[in-house]
Amino acid sequence: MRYPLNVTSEIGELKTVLLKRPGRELENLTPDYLETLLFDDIPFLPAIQKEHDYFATSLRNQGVEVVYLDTLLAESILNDEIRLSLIDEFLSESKVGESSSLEVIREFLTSLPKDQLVNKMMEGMQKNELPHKSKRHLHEFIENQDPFYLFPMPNLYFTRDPAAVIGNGVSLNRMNRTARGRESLFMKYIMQYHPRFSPHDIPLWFDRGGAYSIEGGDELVLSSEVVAIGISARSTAQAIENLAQKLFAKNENYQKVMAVEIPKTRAFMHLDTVFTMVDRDKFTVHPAILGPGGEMNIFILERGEDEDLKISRRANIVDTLKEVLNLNEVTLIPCGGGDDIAAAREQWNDGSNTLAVSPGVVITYDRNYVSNELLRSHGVEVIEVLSSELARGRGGPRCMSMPLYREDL
Ligand SMILES: NC(=O)NCCC[C@H](N)C(=O)O
Repeated sequence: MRYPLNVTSEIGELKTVLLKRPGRELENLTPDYLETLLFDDIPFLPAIQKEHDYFATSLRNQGVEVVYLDTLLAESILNDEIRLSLIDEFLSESKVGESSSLEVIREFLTSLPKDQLVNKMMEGMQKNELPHKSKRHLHEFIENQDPFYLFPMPNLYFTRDPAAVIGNGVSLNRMNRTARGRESLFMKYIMQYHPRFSPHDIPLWFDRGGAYSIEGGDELVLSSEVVAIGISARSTAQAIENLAQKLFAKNENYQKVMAVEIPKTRAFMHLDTVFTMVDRDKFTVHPAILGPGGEMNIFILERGEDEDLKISRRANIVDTLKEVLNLNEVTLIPCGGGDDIAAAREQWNDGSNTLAVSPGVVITYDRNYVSNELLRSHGVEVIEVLSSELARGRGGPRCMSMPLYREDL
């Protein structure tokens, strides 16, 4: 059986990718919960599904195998023991505290066939879904209380963030925001129990149980030797150091982790919202992350003496990329062509967030016409996908995809 994971670059020919089709979890978004649930507007479900299907078809047209999160999770529930342990971990992480409601919800979830169980966990559970007679707590009778027992998981279609394949292993991420905390639990069960993965001894470069957060939008596999990781609003310096230590200890190919500090703002939540790799020597960048002379805070982590890491500082992204990737030239392609307004507008709608399907061939949102034309003028082949509703969740094609297998360069 072929080993199921291989990602040694951002641009090697994409063979298998994990997606999540937006579902009824988006119908549980209301204006009061948009900020908590990390959305800027409520997408129209049939339209966002149509756009997502278009994205999946564009990938298949490039010869990519598309697998879906909910299908893999349902296929991982192989017996009652796995079902019960998934339900218990999920409920505990959902913070369903009141004991009697907890028992009723647990029984209800346990009674569902596996595909419905998976959907219910993902779409959330409103309080009014439980039979009236099972209400035992005062707050359950009060109409204007929090309407959910189980909060919906509308960010699931951003499969990039809860886990990332690096080389032959996985970073199973501890999410920074409560709204996304449970997402990596699903990936844990898939890696542990799905027949596609469970027969293999898959190394974990990061485990979700720790105190420090890291998210896949910050994890960029630049080569078979170098990983770039954003120090961002979502990923902490401590988590990056932990990951580097495990990666260096267990995978002799990896030599360097390049930690790149970016501003901690909503628009730039992850490194991949402002910087992606499109070809061996070409990268998109949002100009606003560069200082006046192009400077940045970059740190190179390498194996040091004994268990320690050697950490050294760099200030220029182009020079650092040339150094770590052994390149003579590196081209940065500015989002929005460098025009202040176009750059801000297109970055907000994920103009720097490209998904490479092979070197120099990328999928982007159609709305970012300035950035797309600029990519083409640099010799990059651009495959545009629909983006009116998908963009409302603040993520682009890279955010919406978790590569499981890419050919080596
Ligand atoms: N890699 C990414 O930048 N993912 C986009 C995540 C968007 C989601 N609404 C979030 O705020 O986490």
